[in-house]
Amino acid sequence: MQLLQNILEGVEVLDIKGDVKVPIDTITFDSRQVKEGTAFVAVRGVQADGHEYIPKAEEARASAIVCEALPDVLQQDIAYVLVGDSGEALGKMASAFYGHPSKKLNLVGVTGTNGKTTSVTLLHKLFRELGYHVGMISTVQNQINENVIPSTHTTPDAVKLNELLAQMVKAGCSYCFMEVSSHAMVQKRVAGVQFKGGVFTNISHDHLDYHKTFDEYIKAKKLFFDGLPKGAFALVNADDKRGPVMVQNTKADIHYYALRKAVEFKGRIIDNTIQGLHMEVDGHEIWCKLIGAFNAYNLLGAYGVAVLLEEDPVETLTVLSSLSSAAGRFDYIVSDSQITGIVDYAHTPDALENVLTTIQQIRNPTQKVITLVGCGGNRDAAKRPLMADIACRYSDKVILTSDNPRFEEPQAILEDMQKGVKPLDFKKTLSVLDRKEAIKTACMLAEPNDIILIAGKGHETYQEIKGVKYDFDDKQVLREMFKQLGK
Ligand SMILES: CC(=O)N[C@H]1[C@@H](OP(=O)(O)OP(=O)(O)OC[C@H]2O[C@@H](n3ccc(=O)[nH]c3=O)[C@H](O)[C@@H]2O)O[C@H](CO)[C@@H](O)[C@@H]1O[C@H](C)C(=O)N[C@@H](C)C(=O)N[C@H](CCC(=O)O)C(=O)O
Ligand SMILES: Nc1ncnc2c1ncn2[C@@H]1O[C@H](COP(=O)(O)OP(=O)(O)OP(=O)(O)O)[C@@H](O)[C@H]1O
Ligand SMILES: N[C@H](CCC[C@H](N)C(=O)O)C(=O)O
Ligand SMILES: [Mg+2]
Repeated sequence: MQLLQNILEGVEVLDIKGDVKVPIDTITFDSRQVKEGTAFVAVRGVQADGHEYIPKAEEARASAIVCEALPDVLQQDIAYVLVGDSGEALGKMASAFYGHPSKKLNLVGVTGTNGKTTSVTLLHKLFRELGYHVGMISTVQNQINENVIPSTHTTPDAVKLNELLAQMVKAGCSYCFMEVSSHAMVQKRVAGVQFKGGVFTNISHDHLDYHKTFDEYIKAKKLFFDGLPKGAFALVNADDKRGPVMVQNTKADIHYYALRKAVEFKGRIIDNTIQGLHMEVDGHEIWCKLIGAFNAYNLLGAYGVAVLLEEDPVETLTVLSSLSSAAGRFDYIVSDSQITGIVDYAHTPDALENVLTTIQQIRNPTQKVITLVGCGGNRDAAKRPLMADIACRYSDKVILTSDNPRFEEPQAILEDMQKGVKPLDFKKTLSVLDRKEAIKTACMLAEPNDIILIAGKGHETYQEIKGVKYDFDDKQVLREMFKQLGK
């Protein structure tokens, strides 16, 4: 329980009507969660405007209402707080309500189109091995040490986020590694959160359904670095051409990592095989279990973070060399007839190209590559033809299928993908709408020693169709099919 005036600390308040000393026991941005003692923050969203739900919050006897426009008629026993930006206010209020947990942790945020989950997972495992209590916030799952808390978003909303951070503080964590998505930046989910450091992995085509243009998408990611405080670190992939832009207005200390440039944290790939990566990092040779050049970046970024957090470089590299990747990231099984089935979360053109070029590098010339890929519904449609084209460019056979159609027609998504297939590639491309059937087809087409890539859903254990999440696990289905077909 807190007084309204205490949780408004740091919020730019334009006007207050009512009692600022009213006790508050919950904060929410959803009118359906309001009861007496709740502060309801009206946020303008994509589908709806929270301000339209103020009457509902009043009916449910909210104790305070925070908004960007006051209602015409005010209720006597409710405190109304007028602010310029409700999203920003929500973040700051949530931080104050939970006792500013981010200030009690060394919190490092990772942003970029690809590699966030892999990076925070590596960092979580690394700092656990180094003997610390550690939290993690990621697309796959949130964690407090080994305790798993299911995740619904890459970056949770401000209330959930601060609640999680407070639980980490309570559990004695001294570090937390979290993903910061571009949606989170635009929606101010991390407003009021204090970071010790930030990492930029890379930026490429994604989420243009939401951000509309690539420039806006870049700006959303850059906002994270603009907000880092003095004394924090910003660790940037210098091989990505947008790296310098990200940090041009940051107050944080800038550091770079790269495989292709001579910078502070410098790595080089010596060998890249199905057994893992052989690399040189800052003059030390290491063998890592992770596969693919893109993972050399993730490893190097994690190494840079640890060194910036004053860990011993050699000890850090020793632990990193023993770590495996996050679930559903280049996750593979080998069947009885030596068919390699790889499940990977590549759901952007860049990620798909990276995974497929890695497969090209590590396969032997007799192995055929069969790629199965779909694209999500109600998400960036411009990715669809590009991903189909990339699949064709690097594979001997391509099966186009469904991902999470959400509220779109699966057939229409498939047709968008088919538009990217060049006439010369028609004969190597099949379309099988049902994902399970598609996986079965891939297994039927595979001969001993071939490689099957199942892209797009990685760790996901469901398929989302018209608002319902049906059980579906690529790796499990693949295993089942190998068995059923005697492969
Ligand atoms: C597009 C998007 O990001 N939407 C997020 C957003 O919802 P919204 O803007 O659509 O909200 P809305 O439905 O318009 O409602 C506006 C406001 O009215 C309120 N409301 C609404 C109805 C009602 O009866 N009463 C009420 O008070 C809502 O609580 C909300 O505050 O704010 C919600 C609360 O924080 C999020 O749950 C929701 O995530 C949706 C489910 C989602 O799918 N988001 C994805 C795209 C996402 O965030 N992805 C990123 C990156 C993924 C990655 O690449 O890794 C992520 O961080 O997960
Ligand atoms: N550093 C990287 N550069 C490019 N591609 C990568 C990188 N790391 C991973 N990938 C590819 O991108 C996919 C997603 O990786 P990961 O889950 O780590 O990224 P993410 O940024 O967390 O994605 P999301 O935004 O969906 O949460 C992987 O399955 C792999 O195909
Ligand atoms: N977390 C990301 C990736 C989704 C991956 C893919 N399986 C899809 O459903 O589009 C998003 O919400 O855009
Ligand atoms: Mg992620």
